Amino acid sequence: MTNKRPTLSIKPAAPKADKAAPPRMRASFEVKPVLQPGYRPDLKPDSLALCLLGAANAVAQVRGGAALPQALLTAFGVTAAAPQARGAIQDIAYRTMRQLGRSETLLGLMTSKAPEPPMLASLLCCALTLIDTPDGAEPPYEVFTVVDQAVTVASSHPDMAHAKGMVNAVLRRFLREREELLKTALMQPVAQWNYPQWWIDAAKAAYPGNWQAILAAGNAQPPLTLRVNVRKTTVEAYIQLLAGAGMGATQIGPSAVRLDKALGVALIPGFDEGLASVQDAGAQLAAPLLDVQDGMRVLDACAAPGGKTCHLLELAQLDLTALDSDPKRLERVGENLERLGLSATLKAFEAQTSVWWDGQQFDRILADVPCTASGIVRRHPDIRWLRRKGDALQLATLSAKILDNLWQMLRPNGKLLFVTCSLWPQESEAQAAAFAVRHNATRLAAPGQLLPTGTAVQDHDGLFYALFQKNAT
Ligand SMILES: C[S@@+](CC[C@H](N)C(=O)[O-])C[C@H]1O[C@@H](n2cnc3c(N)ncnc32)[C@H](O)[C@@H]1O
Repeated sequence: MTNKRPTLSIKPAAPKADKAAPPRMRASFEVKPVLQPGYRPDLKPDSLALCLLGAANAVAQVRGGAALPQALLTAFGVTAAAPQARGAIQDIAYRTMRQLGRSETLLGLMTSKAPEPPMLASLLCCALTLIDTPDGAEPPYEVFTVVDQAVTVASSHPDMAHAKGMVNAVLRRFLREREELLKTALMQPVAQWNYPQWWIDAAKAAYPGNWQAILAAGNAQPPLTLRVNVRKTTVEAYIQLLAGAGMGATQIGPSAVRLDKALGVALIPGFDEGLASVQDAGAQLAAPLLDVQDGMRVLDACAAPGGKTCHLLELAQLDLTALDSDPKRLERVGENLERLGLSATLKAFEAQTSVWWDGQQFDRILADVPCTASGIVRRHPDIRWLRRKGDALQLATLSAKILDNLWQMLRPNGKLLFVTCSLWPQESEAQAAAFAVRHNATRLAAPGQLLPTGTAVQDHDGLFYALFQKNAT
């Protein structure tokens, strides 16, 4: 982070061209400004301009390959944003992710070449998202304020000051020619659906009858769903507690309660005391499927951040090992266990290896394997822009190794639950079918592929469940 004015890097003149070489078209030296994405302009701390800058910084990082939550942390640092501004930055960045196909297509129609540097394109996409609300929805900010504040951002930043006129012209052109521009843009599937073309093609191939509903569900705002800790309270009593705090809620699963309005965890009644945890209603199906009983030896093989680990321990007194390859993420399992007053043995190892195993078999194994996370895009709208077409196959190869390794650790008649939060069959049903054949495993009743949905009574992410039993002989 720096407040310094821009610096210039001067490349030395190229050696004299010999007669045969084509003539150089540039001057004898090249002057290129050194980009300063971390530059902190002097913007008012409570201004929309500061929030647009933060969001643009985060969106540009995602376009460079960073995950949005990490990108936002960097953007908060770059802007020195106060908590309220952080909320607005996050909101603008998430909205922009959900509408990026549309905004980038519009930008392509209004510019002759990609705006440089990438943060300029991201600033324009963030501003377009705020003034181009689909289906006649009320814009979150007054549109001309957005234009004015986007121009303020560009003028105040050394990487974008050259383009302040362009920012103004593009945004005003959109407001003038909105109908025509949208008509042309929305002919492109990427603009219509806000997913990369390969993702749209993959959804069509896997779900020819309902791919549109699946893509639309991934663009919806996710609800805040809680898992009530049945060790400490009941769903009815907890809903009453919420009502007493003026919060409306609906039961949408055996222990799942959806809040009418999302809020920060600090404001969730009884959260610190462990009465409830944040967990999608679909993810809450995992622990009950494993049918755990007191005293069982259980392995949660890809455990972090520990949502399913904690749910298992809420259902029975278990000797549970929580394994994850990422020690940092494993720390979050520890934090969640502590808040809920539960305990487990935590091990940071890869589940496709056995070095961490003491040779004693488990009664139950949960294998919530790494996957493309294509079923949870409504919560993580950046995922669609980060994944590549070949990722599903690559991750399926790793998870096959994990499943094969874990099978030897399961006792005869024991159960292994294979879970993914993917929509792609090669990671889910095809994987489960091949696994059953390889190991002559019995498949027990389980939901299979759950598609993402958001109705009054059913509201969950896209997940896949296959339950296997090991034959005794
Ligand atoms: C889908 S998440 C698990 C979510 C978790 N079960 C829950 O409900 O909170 C997958 C986890 O697998 C971990 N992981 C990735 N590769 C792994 C490997 N080779 N061995 C073990 N864990 C791995 C990731 O760090 C990640 O935490």
